[in-house]
Amino acid sequence: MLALVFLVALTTVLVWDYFWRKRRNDILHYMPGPRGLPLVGNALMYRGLDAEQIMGFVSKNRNKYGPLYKVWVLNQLAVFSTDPHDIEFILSSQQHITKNNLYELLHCWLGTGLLMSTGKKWHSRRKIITPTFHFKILEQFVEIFDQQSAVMVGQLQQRADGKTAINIFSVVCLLALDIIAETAMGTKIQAQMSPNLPYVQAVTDVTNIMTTRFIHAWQRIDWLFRLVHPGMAKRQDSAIKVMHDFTENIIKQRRQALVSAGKQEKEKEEIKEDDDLGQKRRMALLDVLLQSTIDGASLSNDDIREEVDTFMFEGHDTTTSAISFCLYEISRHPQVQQLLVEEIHEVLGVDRHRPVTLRDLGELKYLENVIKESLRLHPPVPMIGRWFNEDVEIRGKRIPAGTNYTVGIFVLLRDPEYFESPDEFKPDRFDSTSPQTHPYAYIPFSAGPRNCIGQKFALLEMKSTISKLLRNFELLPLGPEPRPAMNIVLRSANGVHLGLQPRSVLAS
Ligand code: HEM
Repeated sequence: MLALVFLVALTTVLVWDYFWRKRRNDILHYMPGPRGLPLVGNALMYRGLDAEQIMGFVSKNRNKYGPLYKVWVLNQLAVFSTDPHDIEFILSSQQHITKNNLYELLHCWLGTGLLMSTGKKWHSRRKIITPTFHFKILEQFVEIFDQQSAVMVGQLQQRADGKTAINIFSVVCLLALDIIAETAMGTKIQAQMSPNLPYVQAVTDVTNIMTTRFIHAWQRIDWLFRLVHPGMAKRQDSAIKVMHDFTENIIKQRRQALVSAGKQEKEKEEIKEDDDLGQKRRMALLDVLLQSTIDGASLSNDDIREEVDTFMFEGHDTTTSAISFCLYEISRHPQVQQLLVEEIHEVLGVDRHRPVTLRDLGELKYLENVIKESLRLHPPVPMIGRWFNEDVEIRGKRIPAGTNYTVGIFVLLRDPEYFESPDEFKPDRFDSTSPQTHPYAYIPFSAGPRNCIGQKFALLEMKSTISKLLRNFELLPLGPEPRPAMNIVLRSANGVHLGLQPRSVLAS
């Protein structure tokens, strides 16, 4: 009897599963992809895969199935694309702006801030936040990049002995946190000087926990994660509370200051002296949000908090990865380093203490090519995704509603069809005289209306910190080679190592 009940239940589930997938499978009959099993789809392919293997795995699939293929992971349908023509169609559209389930994990920290929101909310927030990155505001941030990079140089002096291998990733992470806290919230958190402060510790804790949950797909199911790892879940919740309380406090203080000053309009244009340190007072992202209104109503503290938290996350993890891998490439390519030093010498002169300006950074053209090439080989965001809630036709190919559309940025950036000798580090391919590739083949910052709003900010921050290090140190090829791993952003399983040696004369 029991066996019969089981058989009936199993048959019912199998029939339900068949019909649940049928429409989507019928529409995608033309698309290659691995053969799936009932119920689990292709989930077994992912068995035992760790973060280090993901990139190799998706590259292998691309070679086997081509630039557009489908995969079922349990009951979720994913279509992977690495064809820049198709990607252009999706990313340039105003319609396909809803993110897929890759991002859900971040919800408890970031809410529905700019990265995660969709529809009307995303449109209105994007409109408000865009002016934050006006060059007038970025110009003020350059000073912060320079000052915080000087702190990093000071911290590294004693380790710059020409023989110690330094894991530069963790050093850069604290620098990036200091920079984003000061630019986004207008607050110095002193991460580099005091890495054990509760807020700094909380950001590090949550980023690490999210990373673990990202790798072990089942941990992304919240109730299961809480059931199996109650200790980790508790640590995550309390760290998120520390961050939320911290951000909320700052929002309250700055709102209060604006109200009591009673001169919001004046504040918008004015950059006045700071009372305590005698430094210039700058507009932070937070100030723009405090002064913004949607349909006549100002944003609530909660609304603002999710945006500030989004910037704190997007603005530090990505740049940490980008700067670290770029420094690594420079340390392994002495000729590139030599050309960089010559350019820095020419643009900034030999006085390594002279602060840099926005205009200086604009003139570091070769450095820009080096950064672009490093972002190509080591894209901090290796994949992005969209959710299709209706059927979509991409250049004659129909993709059904209920699909997670995934853009394989990492694979695309090493596609030999668009980049000659794709695994080689060749900054000259970005020289203005070199032939250009398809514009949607090079998308480390994504593209279209939902591209990275912080792209200019990130490039300036990178130029500023990398040039600062090169003005002070020679980068040496010391330590183990990195083992790239996809952990929400691109990291390295064993850190990113290099050696430093004081640069006595900044000359060729
Ligand atoms: C090298 C560093 C960076 C890289 C490679 C990068 C890359 C990206 C990519 C690929 C996206 C698109 C994500 C998607 O479609 O799901 C994105 C979005 C975003 N980035 Fe960045 N990012 C970087 C730095 C920054 C910085 C410094 C900030 C803030 C200061 C920032 C803020 C954002 C925000 C808020 C979004 C969401 C934009 C929207 O959906 O409207 N990013 N970034």
